[in-house]
Amino acid sequence: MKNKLVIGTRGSKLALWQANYIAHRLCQYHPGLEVTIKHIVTTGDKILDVPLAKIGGKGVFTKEIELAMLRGEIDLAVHSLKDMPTELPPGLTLAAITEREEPFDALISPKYGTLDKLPHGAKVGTSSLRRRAQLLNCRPDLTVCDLRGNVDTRLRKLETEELDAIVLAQAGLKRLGWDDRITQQLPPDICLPAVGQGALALETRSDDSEVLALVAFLHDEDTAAAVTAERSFLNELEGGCQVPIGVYGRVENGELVLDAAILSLDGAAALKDRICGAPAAAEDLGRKLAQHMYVTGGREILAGLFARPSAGGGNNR
Ligand SMILES: NCc1[nH]cc(CCC(=O)O)c1CC(=O)O
Repeated sequence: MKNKLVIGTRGSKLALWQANYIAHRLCQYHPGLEVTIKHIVTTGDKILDVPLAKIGGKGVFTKEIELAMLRGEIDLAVHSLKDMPTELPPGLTLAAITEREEPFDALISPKYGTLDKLPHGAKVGTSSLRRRAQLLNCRPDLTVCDLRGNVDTRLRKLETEELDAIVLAQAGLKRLGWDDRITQQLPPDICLPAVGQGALALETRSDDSEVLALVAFLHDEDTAAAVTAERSFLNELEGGCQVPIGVYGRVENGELVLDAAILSLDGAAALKDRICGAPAAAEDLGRKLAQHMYVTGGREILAGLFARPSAGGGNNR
């Protein structure tokens, strides 16, 4: 069995927290295992002033890490699952999906607190098309402003760019110790999360049976079933990257429940639906819900999005 393992990660504070967390869990579980962490700069880290939708979509936060793994420079990659494309490069596999942290988004508005208390036309920062559309769906009067950068940068911009509120994932805020800043958790009936939000994905070479065995204890079945359904849903709708889609799966009393929303960019059109079934059928359930929503109005909403490619300017998640 291996006694040394190299984890590759982006260098952002959140990515490092996540890699260190996994390193810590591994060392605790396998005494004697030596884990080192290697920082890798990704395209998404290099290009900070361009909206993600314009960099060219898939895998901007994962590609360089995956190449390092295929070259054998690292053994394991720790990613936020929501930043991973739904299809992996040949030769790589998801070795484990960790138990999900809070999957929802949070509003931070020191001045007003909650979404319904924001004044007419208030400025809310987010670069995610999904968050933008859902915010506008319940508050069409809001002014949604672009907000990129890592979690700390976005918190700073709340003040420096005189925003009335920003929206971030609860999971990231919690990991970095900023959850005391949250003034409202956005419930799923207001804002469905991104595919995989809150879960960590451990990626390795498909043929590396040693690493697969070492990380197996970190795998969480219920989270895996939930995110498998979510990823299958997104994948069926064309692996859609720059689309305002929210989706939330969870296992409740042994049953998988999957909620999804497809929205127009301005949030005026919002199609919501739900499917339930056996966790073992996760992939099938995601695909079925996507197919059903496609023929019950989703097709028209998606056609509207692709007809206006320049209307975007954010990332999907
Ligand atoms: N897109 C960046 C990103 N990737 C993962 C998280 C949060 C942590 C998670 O979802 O696990 C964030 C920050 C955010 O969206 O607020």
